[in-house]
Parts: sequence; structure tokens; C-alpha cells
Amino acid sequence: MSWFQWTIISLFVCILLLAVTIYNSRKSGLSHIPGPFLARYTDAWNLWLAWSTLHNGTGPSSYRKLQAKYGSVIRTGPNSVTVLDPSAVPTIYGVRSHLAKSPSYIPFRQPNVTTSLLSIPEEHVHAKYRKLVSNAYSMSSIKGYEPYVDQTVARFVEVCREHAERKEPINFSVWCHYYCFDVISILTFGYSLGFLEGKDSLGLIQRIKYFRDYTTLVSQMPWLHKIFSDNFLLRSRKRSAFMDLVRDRIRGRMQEFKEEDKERPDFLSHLLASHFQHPETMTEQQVMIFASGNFIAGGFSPAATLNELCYYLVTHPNSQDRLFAEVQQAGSPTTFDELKNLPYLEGVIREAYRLHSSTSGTFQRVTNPDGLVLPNGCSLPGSAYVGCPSATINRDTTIFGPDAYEYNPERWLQGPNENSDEYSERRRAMDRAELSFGQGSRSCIGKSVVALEMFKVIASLVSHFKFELAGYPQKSEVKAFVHLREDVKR
Ligand code: HEM
Repeated sequence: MSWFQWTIISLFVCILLLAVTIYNSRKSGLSHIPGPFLARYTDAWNLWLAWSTLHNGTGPSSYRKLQAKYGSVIRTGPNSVTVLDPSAVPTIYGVRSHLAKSPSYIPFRQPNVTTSLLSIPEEHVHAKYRKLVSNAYSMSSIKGYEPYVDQTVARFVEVCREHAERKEPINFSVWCHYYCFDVISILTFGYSLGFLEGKDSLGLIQRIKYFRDYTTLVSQMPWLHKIFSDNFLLRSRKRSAFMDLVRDRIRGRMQEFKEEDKERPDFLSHLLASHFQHPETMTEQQVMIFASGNFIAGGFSPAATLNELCYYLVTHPNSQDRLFAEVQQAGSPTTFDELKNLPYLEGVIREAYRLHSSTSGTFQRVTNPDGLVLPNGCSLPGSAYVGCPSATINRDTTIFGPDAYEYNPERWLQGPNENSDEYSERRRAMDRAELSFGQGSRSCIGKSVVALEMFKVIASLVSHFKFELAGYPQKSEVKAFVHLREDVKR
């Protein structure tokens, strides 16, 4: 072909692409929503925002700049709307909204899998699967998990004691990950994978961090998942050592499973009980999806949150002291039921949930065919993608106060000039808006598990030790000297 013919073909392709882009932008019926010019035509704009948030943590500040320019309802993609108004949280995520999840969840799926709890789009299909596993996350099951968590906390305390004796700073960022991954391995499979022995022999933490970065980016353009992961060529790759371990563990436990084991407190025993009751829905493959999903979801987010919580404690010695005093005054309680009632401890943990950055997604949903009217009166057509960026909502000053960007556990307590009605009203507003665990029927099913592991470990660490910052404080690399509390008192 001559260069002239090539030029004509290239021009034709460019015009066609332009026409499709303009058509898609108009078809969505979102022209009345203000937003950046490029975002009207391409999701690449959102991809750029996700990339800069991942690398510089700029999500909330970027959204605030957009809000100042365009208001609280912003068009951030050809078919996407981002809402920065906390009063829209119940409208979008409330149990009565019944909005399906958008394709942005597709990259969270393993190739060929459509039934992982987090990414099932339709509400009714999700409800069916969630019911099958909800027993494993119920409060009575949580009680059964407590001895496993105690055992893991004791080992973490031992690690801190060794550091104190050697006068060597502890790298919390590493050991918090080891603690949380040991908790989730023992809760899921009934045995620890030995993280608190100081190693991650399967390289799981690094792999899961990679997976977090991958999903953060690819969920902005979910069709990329077909190119990078879920395609014929890549599907035939050898299964990972972790998936082999999960499969072997499940097969071994299936063979030895007996009715009387039903009460044995780990996730796998609950999943297997469900498998034997509903073999047609809870297949062996499904058990594997839930067990591995539980490990991935239940390891990384708590670890990142605990890491950040340690950062706040290490950089706020007064907060450490106040926590120590509260635990001491309460007679150094050890059970979860007792610890849950310590208000300052709860405040410290709620601040870490609110400010942590492990899940800073937009939790996108799809509007129903008859559309959606937002609290500010803005009307969205059917099939539009809509969501609230959790990290930005969690720092909203109208809900969380003028210091919403700061660590302040007192915000969760009754203020000195506040009566109990005012306090309840303020707490309710924070609870309704906070998006750390999502909201409504798709909210985090493992929330009570996280509470169990956080309350226990923080109460134990502050009762035994005082932590002093070593070096320059960074959230991703928290290093601290450990002093035994008896030494501190002397
Ligand atoms: C601090 C720790 C954690 C945070 C911040 C967190 C956050 C979240 C969020 C934001 C969602 C999804 C909300 C949405 O898509 O709208 C979610 C879902 C989920 N989380 Fe967590 N999570 C944490 C710990 C855990 C743990 C420990 C487990 C397991 C033991 C777990 C298991 C799950 C599962 C299975 C789902 C999917 C639930 C469903 O769609 O029904 N998470 N989590």
C-alpha cells in the first residue's frame, strides 16, 4: 500500500474513534453534570487520578480541588459520576437502594471466577452467596476465634519484648503485616503460616500489595483486565503456590470432615459445613474462592490499618499514655467483650479505620433503569456509574469536624460541652457517613473480625510497652524503640 492509502486509512480510523468517543459521551445522558473536560470523553482521566493517589496519596486533596470548582456532584468519566456529599451515602449504598456493583469490581476476580463475594454485581445473586457464608462471620463464631487471636497477640508481644531487650527499634510496618497475616491464616485454615517467626515464605504480602495496586488502576478501565489477566493465554498459567496450598488444605479437611467438627472454630470448618449442606451451590471450587478471598481481604486491609494506627500512637505519645491509663483503670481487661467497652480505645481504633488508606476506592454502583435522584436534587439517568470516594468522605469537615484531616480519637467520645442527645446525634451522623467498611448490604462482612484483632492487639501492646519514634516518621515505614512499661515507670 502507498503512504497515501495508509494516511487515508489512519484518518478514517481516527475519525471513527472520535465519533464513537463523542457518541459514548452523549449517550450516557450526563451532559448536565459538571466536571473536567477530558473526563467527559475518557476514563483515562480517572486512571490518572487513581495513579496519583496510589503514588502520592493525593486522592482527598484532588477531590477537594474538584469540589471547589464543580460542586459535590462531578462527572469523572464518560459514564461515571463521583459524589462528595456525605448525605448521599445512604441514597447510594443504603439497604433499600438495591444498586448493582459497577464493572469496576471485575479486576478483583480471579480468571474464570464470577462468584467472589466482593465482585458479584447483582444484589440478589450476592445475597444468595452471602447467606451461605454469613455464619462464619457471626458474633457467636467470633467468640470461637478469640483463643486463636490471643495466641497470635502473645507471639507479637514476645517479638516486641525481644526488640526491647535488644534495644533495637521495631519496624511496625513489617510486623503489623506479619501479625495480621498470621491472624487471618490461623482463622481461615486453623494454623499459622509462620509470619510472626519473621518470614513470609510464599511472598504473599508482596503479591497482595501488587494485587492492590493492580486493582486500583485497572478498575478505572475494567476492560484492561481481559488484556492483563483474564484471557486465554494467561489463564493457562501454572496456579500459584498459595492457591495450591489452599486447595490442598481444603481437600485434606474435606476428607477428615465430620459432623461433630462443625463447631470447630475456623472459617474453613464453617465453609465445609455449608458445602456439605448445599453441595450444588457451595461447590469445592466455591469453598476455594471464599477461603482464598477471605485470606486476601482479611490480611492486607487490617495490616495497613494497624500499621497506620501504630504510626498515630508512636507520633502521639499523649494518646499512648491516655490509652495505657484507660486500660489500667479498667483492671487490664483481656476479653473482647470487656475491651469493646473502653471508649478511648474504641476512639483510637475508629480513627485508624477512618484515616487509613488501604481501601480508598469509590465503591461504584450502577443506577437502576429509572435513574437516581441525589439529596441535592441532581438527577442521574439509568445505567450511570455512581460512587463516593471513601477517603474523601471520611475527611468531610461538616460531619467529622474542622479537624477531620487530623488524628483525634476524642471525636468519638462525648465532648465536655455536649449533652448526651447532642453526642448521640453527632455519632449517628459519623456512623451514617463513614465509608471505611462500605455501607449497606455490600459492606465488609469481616468487620467484627477486624475489631477482634485490633482491640486485642492494641490493648496488649500499650499495656506492656511504650513506643518511642525512631527516625523520621513515615506511615509506610514506622520504626519505634520499645520500652517495657516497668522500665518507663522507673
Ligand atoms: C481494616 C480492615 C478492613 C477494611 C478497611 C475492609 C474494608 C472493606 C470494604 C470497603 C469492603 C467493600 C465495600 C464495597 O465494595 O462497597 C469490604 C468487603 C469485604 N471484606 Fe473487608 N475490610 C477489612 C477487613 C476484612 C477482613 C478481616 C475480612 C475477612 C475476615 C474481610 C472480608 C471482606 C469480604 C469477604 C468482603 C466482601 C463482602 C461482600 O461483598 O458481601 N474484610 N471490606
